[in-house]
Amino acid sequence: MGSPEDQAYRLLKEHCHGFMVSQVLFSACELGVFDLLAEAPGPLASAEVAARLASSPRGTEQLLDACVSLKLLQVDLKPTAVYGNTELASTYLARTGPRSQQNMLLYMARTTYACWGHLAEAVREGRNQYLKAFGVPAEQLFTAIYRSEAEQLLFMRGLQEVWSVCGGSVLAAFDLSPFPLICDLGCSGALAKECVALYPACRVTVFDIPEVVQMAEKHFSFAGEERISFREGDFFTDPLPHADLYILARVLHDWSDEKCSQLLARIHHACKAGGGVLVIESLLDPDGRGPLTTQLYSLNMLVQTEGRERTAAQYRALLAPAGFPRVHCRRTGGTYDAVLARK
Ligand SMILES: C[S@@+](CC[C@H](N)C(=O)[O-])C[C@H]1O[C@@H](n2cnc3c(N)ncnc32)[C@H](O)[C@@H]1O
Repeated sequence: MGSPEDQAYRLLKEHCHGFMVSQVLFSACELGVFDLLAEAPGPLASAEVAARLASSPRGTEQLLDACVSLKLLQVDLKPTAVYGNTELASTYLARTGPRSQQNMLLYMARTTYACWGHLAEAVREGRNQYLKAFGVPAEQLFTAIYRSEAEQLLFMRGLQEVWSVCGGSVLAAFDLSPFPLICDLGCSGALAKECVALYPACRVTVFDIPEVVQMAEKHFSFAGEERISFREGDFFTDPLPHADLYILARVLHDWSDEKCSQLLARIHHACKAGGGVLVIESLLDPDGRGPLTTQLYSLNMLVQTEGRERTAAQYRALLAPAGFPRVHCRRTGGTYDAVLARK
């Protein structure tokens, strides 16, 4: 039986080691461990994994064993140790997994992690850390993320992957069938696909800056999706498409209250009578004391954007003055929640 001090010390160590756990996961993804094991005809010995990944036998064995303890891999010890993916890895970590999150993890490993290395400075200065992490001024929110075509594609794919897990629940949180014409603002099409699948009568216009729209049209398949169309533009300055419903998924959390108000006023101007806005975000508890995941996301907004995660009341305080007074919030029980506001 440990003393209360022992418990506190164990908790402290667990918190300290959090970044090591993330790095085991990120590195195994970067090296292609989960892809190799998914494509191999059976479990592999660590020497075989090392040979195929051109990595050191020593480092590979240590990484694989840590992955076993983290339940990312399973090991069969007899007659000699051979490793295979767990169900978690087959589903979420291998690139061929039905709900693969690999691009999101690689984006976090390369961009998010670099910014979090400067969290203390972000807290001190109250602004994102793109300048220190990537040499990009803090005001240019997406320049660091879109620093090369490969990184932009990684980010876009990573964002899309989340909707393969959470898209259904956020879009079903409210009945959206009264909104035949939907505009998804700031997005590259994944949520639109979920939307047309769920609401057979709706059409969706996907609106984003030109480089995102062009990349989406080049790399993502919309074959047979005649109800989805694309429009290029800057949602702060260009005319917005007319629609019955505007989806803002993980968009408001990027921006200051002032910019959110500007954007919502522009949406109100373009929105058809009786229309509305569906805000999809991870909601903080009313007192801001949780959930921890959302608090961490909010810090992530500090190191990466000019925004923050908000409570339902804070979204209401942005939506009502912009002309959307009837605000309803639904928690989905998952990572992302839904707020529907009617004009
Ligand atoms: C955090 S991402 C969210 C993407 C998507 N809605 C989702 O949840 O997966 C923010 C999106 O807003 C787009 N964006 C940023 N500034 C924009 C602007 N001024 N006009 C249009 N889109 C913009 C970005 O390119 C990006 O696709």
